[in-house]
Amino acid sequence: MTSSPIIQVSGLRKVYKGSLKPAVDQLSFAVEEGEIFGLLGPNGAGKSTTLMMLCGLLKSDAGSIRVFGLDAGRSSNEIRRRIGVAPQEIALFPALTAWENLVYFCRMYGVKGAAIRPAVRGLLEEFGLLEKADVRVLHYSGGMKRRLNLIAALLHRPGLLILDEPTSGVDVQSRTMILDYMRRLRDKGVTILYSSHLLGEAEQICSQLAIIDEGRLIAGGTLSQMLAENNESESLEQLFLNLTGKGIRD
Ligand SMILES: Nc1ncnc2c1ncn2[C@@H]1O[C@H](COP(=O)(O)OP(=O)(O)OP(=O)(O)O)[C@@H](O)[C@H]1O
Repeated sequence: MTSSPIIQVSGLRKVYKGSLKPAVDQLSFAVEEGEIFGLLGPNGAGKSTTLMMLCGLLKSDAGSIRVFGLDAGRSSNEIRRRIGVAPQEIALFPALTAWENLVYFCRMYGVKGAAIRPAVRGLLEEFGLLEKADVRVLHYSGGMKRRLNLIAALLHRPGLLILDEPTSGVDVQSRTMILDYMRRLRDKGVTILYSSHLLGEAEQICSQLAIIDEGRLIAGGTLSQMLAENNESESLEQLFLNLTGKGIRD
């Protein structure tokens, strides 16, 4: 017997108020347990809109989303408790220290009492930020903020992580640390859905990929499946350009 996917998206559609064109349209894909699934697409393709609907932060206009087998429309609170979300825009309080930020996120995610200190301390240590725990986030570098943004999503040890461009704007050292951590989580059975512009990175860590453009799925599967279906392409970057074109996007 095969297990059902952790995320099942079917016929998803979203049109923003005042917009004539859907941001997401007829989008369907499934994410299996324990895999790193990469959602790729050019600027404005609909990646963040899709991830926000999955997290219950945005309502869809049509289609269905099931997460852990639960309907995202009806069980959004329960789903939110069981997932960790690191948004594209850094979601931290700049005037608070890293420690204070993480205590806040612990409470938000239901980590309470004596469990707070080891959760915060352990993750700060793993991400090389323990010595800077009492520094206000406004003094953090881009890479440090990105790592802290990710820690905030991990405090309650979620079984599913949704990461919107988790390595955006960081140096090679922070990127390597974040990607290694993602691999280690995957090896422990955590499922990760992530979006990125960095095709080389996605190629390295994802077992499944979906390329979307103008809100629609234009290719999906493993990299070798997608390359086999598009025999003019020899790499993910070539395939991506062949499918999405070379025109500049807004
Ligand atoms: N709040 C909003 N109101 C109106 N239109 C929006 C809003 N947010 C996004 N859009 C539009 O919806 C489309 C999809 O945007 P979205 O941010 O989901 O794309 P993306 O793939 O995440 O892009 P990027 O890679 O640049 O982050 C774009 O045309 C964008 O301009």
